[in-house]
Amino acid sequence: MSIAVAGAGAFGTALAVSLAQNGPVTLWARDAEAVKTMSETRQNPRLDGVTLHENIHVSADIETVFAADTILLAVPAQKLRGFLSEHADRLEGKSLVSCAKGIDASTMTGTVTSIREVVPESTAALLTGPSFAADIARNLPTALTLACQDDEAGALLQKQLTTPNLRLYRTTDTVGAELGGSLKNVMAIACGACIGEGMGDSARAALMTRGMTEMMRLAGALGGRPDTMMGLSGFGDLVLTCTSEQSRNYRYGLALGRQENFDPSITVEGVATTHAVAKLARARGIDMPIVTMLAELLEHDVSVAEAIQALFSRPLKEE
Ligand SMILES: NC(=O)C1=CN([C@@H]2O[C@H](COP(=O)(O)OP(=O)(O)OC[C@H]3O[C@@H](n4cnc5c(N)ncnc54)[C@H](OP(=O)(O)O)[C@@H]3O)[C@@H](O)[C@H]2O)C=CC1
Ligand SMILES: O=C(CO)COP(=O)(O)O
Repeated sequence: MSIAVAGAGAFGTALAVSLAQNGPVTLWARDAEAVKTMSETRQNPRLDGVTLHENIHVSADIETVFAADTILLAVPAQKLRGFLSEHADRLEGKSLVSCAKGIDASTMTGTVTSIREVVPESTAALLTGPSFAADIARNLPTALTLACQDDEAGALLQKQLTTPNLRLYRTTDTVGAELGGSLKNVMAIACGACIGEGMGDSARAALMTRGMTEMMRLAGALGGRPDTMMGLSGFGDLVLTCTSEQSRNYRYGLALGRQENFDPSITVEGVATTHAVAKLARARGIDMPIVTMLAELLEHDVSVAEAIQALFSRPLKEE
């Protein structure tokens, strides 16, 4: 069973580095110039100080992706549906594993749902959970969730994608897993803003905990299992991303709270997902005050202090 990774950003490259311990891997990028540099230097500027294993074949030829049985889709969530649509015919019959964390803002679907809708004749799966690309690429131990509705296919993927430093757990709850990975980015921006504004660690813990309640509520309303949120794809990634400055979403929030600029070329999945989830929650009548308030904050309708004040002024209720 051959493997290709589509998208040679930080995460795609890190996954290729880890999978190369098991055997050959194709790493595809659309930018031929970047591929030439990676092939010659065996480095990717998006992943400082990491050497590309000799088992990695870097290519700008999309045919090398279609030649694989299992394709890891490591492009940003807002780009995934476009990539799938462009190549739908050639992706039929493949195992397609989304590695992206986000809700598509135009269709309000998670990434597994997008795969299923755009390439129905494929096996749709998701690899998600607490894992910084730099940690994986440095061969540090990482535990992830492999979500696939078809448990037999999921078990095969679990085996194929486990490496000496990637331990994969399995679930059939793709809805819960994709929501966990998407919403933890939203909560990380909120927590970054809270710390950046100087609200303190206690306020962050409150946001994380009440954020988890919103995540469980949404998962239940959309047909996922709320308890999936207690696993690696929910709680695990929430803790990592809301507390570490390695996280781009958290750093984006910090900049927001400190009223500093943030480099717009950096991938921050949580922004588009905040707007998508706020819209979804409104349309479905799901109570998600943190997400709603963050959407207003990102629109510059309220300040961080006003957002926290508004959350604290809500009617008192049972936990
Ligand atoms: N970095 C991390 O630690 C982790 C990231 N993830 C998730 O992985 C996903 C990717 O993130 P990451 O790798 O960090 O992001 P990066 O910004 O490092 O890289 C994104 C990559 O996607 C490529 N890309 C963008 N649009 C397209 C397109 N339309 N067609 C083909 N390729 C495209 C970019 O190519 P180009 O350079 O040509 O624009 C780039 O190589 C995100 O959803 C993120 O949440 C998950 C876990 C950890
Ligand atoms: O998803 C991640 C860790 O699990 C990476 O988080 P950021 O995209 O915020 O850097």
